[in-house]
Amino acid sequence: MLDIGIIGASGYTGGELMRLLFNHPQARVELATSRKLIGQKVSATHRHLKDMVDLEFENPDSQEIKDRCDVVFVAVPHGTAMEIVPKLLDDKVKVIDLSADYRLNPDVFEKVYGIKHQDPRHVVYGMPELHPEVKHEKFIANPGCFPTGATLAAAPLAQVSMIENVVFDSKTGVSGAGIEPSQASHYPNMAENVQPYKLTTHRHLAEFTQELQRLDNSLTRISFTPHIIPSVRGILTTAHIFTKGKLTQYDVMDLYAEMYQDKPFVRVVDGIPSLSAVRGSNFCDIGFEVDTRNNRVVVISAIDNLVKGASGQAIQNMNIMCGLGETTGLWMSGVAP
Ligand SMILES: NC(=O)C1=CN([C@@H]2O[C@H](COP(=O)(O)OP(=O)(O)OC[C@H]3O[C@@H](n4cnc5c(N)ncnc54)[C@H](OP(=O)(O)O)[C@@H]3O)[C@@H](O)[C@H]2O)C=CC1
Ligand SMILES: CC(=O)N[C@@H](CCC(=O)OP(=O)(O)O)C(=O)O
Repeated sequence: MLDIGIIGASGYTGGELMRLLFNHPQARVELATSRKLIGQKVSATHRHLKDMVDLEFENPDSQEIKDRCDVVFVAVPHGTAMEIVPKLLDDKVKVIDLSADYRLNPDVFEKVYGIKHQDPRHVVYGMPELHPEVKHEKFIANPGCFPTGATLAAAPLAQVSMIENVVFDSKTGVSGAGIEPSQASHYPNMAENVQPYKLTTHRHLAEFTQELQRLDNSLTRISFTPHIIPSVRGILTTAHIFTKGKLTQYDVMDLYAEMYQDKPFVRVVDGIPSLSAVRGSNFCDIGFEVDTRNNRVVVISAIDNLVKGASGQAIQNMNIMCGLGETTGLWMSGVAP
């Protein structure tokens, strides 16, 4: 049985880690940290965990965390994980960081985030479908939520260098913004509305670019615009992929089926993916239609931002890093309808 520590357990991804780990047969949550809720019951904040997680929040020092845990998930805001992670790394403990701090080359990180990196190092990007080397690592950087759905949507066409230009248009649920309320999450602003934001400059563009250029280093035309929709969970991404030549529906199906044939959490679906079909699950559903007149493939991906976009993918990585079956504790459907 693996003893798990969660740093930042009072937040949304921390709560989701505990919900998912409750059903994991080979892991138990040993400690859940919070700075401001020390001594309070975890289930008073995460009410869905009542009678399932019998822990109180605590805030031990890093030596105690390492002594008590085999695996530590760091689920704190970007810019703060880099202060916590270096103190946790040693030969015994495996660390999975859910923040953006270690996903990019440190030089790129500093430019995109405008923060001086306190712990610059190269870390494997924890998207198991594209990075099988996760299995040899003791520390990995878990991907961002938008980059998960978007990268998986375009990877099969990038891998064969067929992309001339790709435009990602994503719709996200509000939980992507974390537990702290903001203008964007304020009910009158969010309900019955769609809020586009950071139209051309979202920080996740650097992550798609890094991952898609690993597959095709000539690909430079990558654009992204996110929108918040009045939904709690889920990201639906429409990728308009303009290709270098004509492709048929069969060509594209072959590429996607081949790339994802042994990837249990990517389902290539007939028709259009649905957020409801993945909500609560670790699946990324992908569907597409070829627009032959314009040499365009419209690819749709759907994920739950808190599961495949964060905590579920983090547990998938833990399973692989710890030599467990990749789907252990995660093999469950979405909650449709
Ligand atoms: N929400 C999402 O869909 C996704 C989030 N992520 C990333 O995962 C990380 C966690 O996200 P999420 O759970 O949504 O965030 P939340 O804001 O919901 O929770 C983060 C928690 O971290 C704790 N915290 C904040 N600052 C610090 C600090 N300086 N030191 C230690 N603990 C701190 C807070 O707990 P307390 O104040 O109680 O100590 C807070 O509850 C972020 O980096 C986020 O960008 C990644 C993919 C998807
Ligand atoms: C709705 C919303 O605000 N979403 C967040 C993305 C959340 C996320 O998961 O990104 P990181 O892990 O890189 O922080 C945003 O647009 O910044």
